[in-house]
Amino acid sequence: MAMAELSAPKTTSTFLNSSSRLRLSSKLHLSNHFRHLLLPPLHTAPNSKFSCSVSQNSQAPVAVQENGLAKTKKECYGVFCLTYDLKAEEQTKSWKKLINIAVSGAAGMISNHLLFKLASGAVFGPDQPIALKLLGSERSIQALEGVAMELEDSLFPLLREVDIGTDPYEVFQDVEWAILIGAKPRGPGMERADLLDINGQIFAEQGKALNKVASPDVKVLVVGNPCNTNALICLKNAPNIPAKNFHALTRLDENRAKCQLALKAGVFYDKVSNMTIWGNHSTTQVPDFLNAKINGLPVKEVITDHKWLEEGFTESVQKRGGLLIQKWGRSSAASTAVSIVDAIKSLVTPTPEGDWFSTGVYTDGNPYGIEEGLVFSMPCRSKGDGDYELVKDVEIDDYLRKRIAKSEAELLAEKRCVAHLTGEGIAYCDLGPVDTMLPGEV
Ligand SMILES: NC(=O)C1=CN([C@@H]2O[C@H](COP(=O)(O)OP(=O)(O)OC[C@H]3O[C@@H](n4cnc5c(N)ncnc54)[C@H](OP(=O)(O)O)[C@@H]3O)[C@@H](O)[C@H]2O)C=CC1
Ligand SMILES: O=C([O-])CC(=O)C(=O)O
Repeated sequence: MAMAELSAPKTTSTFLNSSSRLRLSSKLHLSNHFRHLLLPPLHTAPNSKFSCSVSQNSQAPVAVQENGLAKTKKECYGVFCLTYDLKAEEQTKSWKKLINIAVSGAAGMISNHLLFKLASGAVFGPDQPIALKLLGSERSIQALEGVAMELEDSLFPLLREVDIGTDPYEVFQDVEWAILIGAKPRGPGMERADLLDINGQIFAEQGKALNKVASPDVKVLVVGNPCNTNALICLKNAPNIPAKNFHALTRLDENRAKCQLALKAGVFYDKVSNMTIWGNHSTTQVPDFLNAKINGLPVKEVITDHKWLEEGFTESVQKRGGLLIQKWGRSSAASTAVSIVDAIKSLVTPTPEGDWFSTGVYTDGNPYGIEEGLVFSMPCRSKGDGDYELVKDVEIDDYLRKRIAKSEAELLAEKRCVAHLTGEGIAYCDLGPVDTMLPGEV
């Protein structure tokens, strides 16, 4: 991990409130609700007051000089007093090109864990500088400034820019990754169909914005629930972006399943591999113990209590989120952030030989007979280039087939319910009383 020792220039400014510490970006269209933090360079020019040490193959962007001194802004404070020339940085050969990452719901609980992992280099690596583009709302704009201040105070060498804003058409400009977390939680007495509609509108708008302003190869990870159908809405509203680039987060379910199997088998959880979550991130999800392995052996050979696998294990994974809410009084945030890290790392690092990971992906062309046009969790592998391939030869027995069909039926019902948001006609909501729930709703 790159380390930095920062000695911030003294400021004569008396404006020490949070707004004065936020710098406006000159390269972006500005609005009252779009603010830009430009973080200090990793190495600075000899005359600057910063001294940093970073990984060997990293080279610093060039601090803008004026009369041999690093240029400062009168109204700035602390580390934000230095200006540097991003164009010069782009020309630097040995420094990886900055990547732009958007996070929505950035003032929420999951983000509060995630952003600091992203900024630390734990996700994209210790030689990958990043810019964070944080999307909030009128509700959260103050809180978002607080988040940005904490990011400043963390002195992450790899974190080069922080933008905050409320307009997805501004915040998503040129982003290469979009992690969509912000969504309305289901309140008491609220129908699931209402939730699908309210959140669906958020994801329809964000899909349109990504389509218009994001990098054409942006990778999108939808976390906000109901995440599979929200991801479907998002991709249907972004026809210029390959549908394959959209994911719904089911990695938390995979991690939960691995943990339960490890506990039962009395092994450490790194011994569990090939764990597929099939279907919806809901209580119909199917944690696949048929194809999972412990120490390279089929789970059913290691855990001979097959009744537990079919009932206890399956239900414990499906309802883990609910149990956690009972204990914690709020839904999983830290472990969700960790699972987002895992999900992204699985796309940017090669999958270990013989293994796979689970992610909710668009079903077109799948070999398992799952209805096309859904976002469905399936086993995938990656070469580490941000893309993935489905694993195509996973065995499905009658037990799995029946349960997978139930999750598929649920997703089809959700899809009918949001047809008005996917451009597929008039919505028809037939989510019945046995309609399944988010993991956290049980
Ligand atoms: N897929 C998965 O595995 C998991 C998914 N989740 C889901 O992630 C989402 C975020 O969880 P978490 O960070 O804990 O939630 P928080 O309540 O802490 O934050 C959610 C954010 O959503 C935004 N939001 C958007 N629209 C609304 C609205 N209409 N009303 C209220 N808030 C809104 C708010 O930000 P702002 O005001 O800035 O828009 C808020 O900060 C939830 O949908 C949750 O169900 C949670 C755990 C696991
Ligand atoms: O239901 C929720 O909001 C939380 C959730 O998705 C989970 O814990 O898996």
